[in-house]
Amino acid sequence: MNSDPRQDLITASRQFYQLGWMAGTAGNLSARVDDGSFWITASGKQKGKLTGSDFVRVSLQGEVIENPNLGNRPSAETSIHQAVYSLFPDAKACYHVHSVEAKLVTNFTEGDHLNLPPIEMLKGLGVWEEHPKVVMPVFKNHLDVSKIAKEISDRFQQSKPDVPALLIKNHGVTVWANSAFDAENYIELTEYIFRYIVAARQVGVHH
Ligand SMILES: CSCCC(=O)C(=O)COP(=O)(O)O
Ligand SMILES: [Zn+2]
Repeated sequence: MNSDPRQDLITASRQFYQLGWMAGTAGNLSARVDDGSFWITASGKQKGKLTGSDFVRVSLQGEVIENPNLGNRPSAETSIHQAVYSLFPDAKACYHVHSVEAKLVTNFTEGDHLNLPPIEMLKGLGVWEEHPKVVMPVFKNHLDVSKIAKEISDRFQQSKPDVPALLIKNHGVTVWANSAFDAENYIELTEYIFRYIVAARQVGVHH
């Protein structure tokens, strides 16, 4: 595991910002270090220009344990990262972005999940089936983010998701992975799938 993953987070954030998936201050990225704590983007930072002091290191319980800039507060959505790391102890990175498509597809849901199309890209998310019937969980967007985190914990304690990703209604996508490298990959794959879903609707393709 990387003992200081901030450079990976800076590089990914710049890339996602350039792609329009972390416009302005939107989104937050985190990655764990050896003692189980994690570096997370400080709240309200412009995601195209992060530096090493735009992060806060917090414990799994959410206490700030290292802060390079006293003006920093941890991301307002830190409780979601805490929930993910508690639910999936092998997860080493958790990335959350706000693309237009990630918001749009949450309006195409059935109940509390989005049906994913049976396309090849699912293999990149670990689904190796001939005719996959896979869903991505969708959660309500509460102003009180700790309520979103609690609903994630409650649902995933009951049953684990098909893919390492979740959506928040009209908000964005969150992925988790065993490395920062894989988390970046998962964001790219989920974004591709969301673009595909939107495009398929436009041309009348139904799976
Ligand atoms: C302008 S985005 C609104 C807040 C949000 O959803 C987000 O992802 C960024 O919040 P943070 O506190 O991590 O900057
Ligand atoms: Zn967000």
